[in-house]
Amino acid sequence: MTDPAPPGAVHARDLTVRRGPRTVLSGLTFDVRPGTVTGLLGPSGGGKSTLMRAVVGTQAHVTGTLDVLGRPAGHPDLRRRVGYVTQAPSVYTDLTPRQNLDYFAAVLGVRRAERAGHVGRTLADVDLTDHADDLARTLSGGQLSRVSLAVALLGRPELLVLDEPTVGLDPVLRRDLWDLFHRLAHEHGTTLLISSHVMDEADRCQRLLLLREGRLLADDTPDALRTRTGAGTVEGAFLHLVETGAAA
Ligand SMILES: Nc1ncnc2c1ncn2[C@@H]1O[C@H](COP(=O)(O)OP(=O)(O)OP(=O)(O)O)[C@@H](O)[C@H]1O
Repeated sequence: MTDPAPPGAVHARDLTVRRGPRTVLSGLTFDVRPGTVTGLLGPSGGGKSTLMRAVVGTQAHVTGTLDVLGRPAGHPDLRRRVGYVTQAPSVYTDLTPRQNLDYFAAVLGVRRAERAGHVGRTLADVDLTDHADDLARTLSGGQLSRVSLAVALLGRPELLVLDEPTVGLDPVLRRDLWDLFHRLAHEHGTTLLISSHVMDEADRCQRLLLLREGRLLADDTPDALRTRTGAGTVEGAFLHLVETGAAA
């Protein structure tokens, strides 16, 4: 007997979010497959951060269905299973990256004997070994955001939600981070939902959710999007979909 298909890592049906008098997400229906790298793309203000907050359970006024790893978004059981990195780095700037990670590893219950090794490997994953013992307040913006990412990686979350993780990074670091994201998906089965307003990052994703003005324009692979619209690039496909007013 074959096992039933695993539930979507994220399962949204008619997901709507109102903020004040405005509807900022309108009836979104999509699934994010487990163990994949899904890009959430679209112009600034389109609702990417709002959707990510809904997925991690910190957004108010969410209606419709939103299940995460088989539980309603925000369920207490998900606290350790979902990692979330916001655009604003959330680290203690009067500690070093190593001290930050050691502290958060202790909070997560990593045993003292294993902590130093686990912290060292996580710092290496985000390419911060050389700055591990510098005070965080002396780090660049890109370095600080990688400390935040490392904190989220510590607990080996099954779903990692990353809000614009590559903003402000040079091309080499951007490439290295995307390599890390794919390693997490392939080697650990981690599901990654990554937002970006940079369309040229689309090809690094296995699947794309294109969001504009709170509506889902497309839910497809980069190749399928280009083929479907006859565009040479995902940016071209996006513009085509905007112009034709196509619904996902
Ligand atoms: N507190 C709020 N009250 C009402 N509307 C809000 C509030 N915060 C944000 N919005 C609106 O919700 C919409 C979606 O915002 P959101 O931050 O999710 O977009 P985004 O795609 O993540 O943009 P960016 O890439 O600039 O972060 C925007 O039009 C914004 O003006």
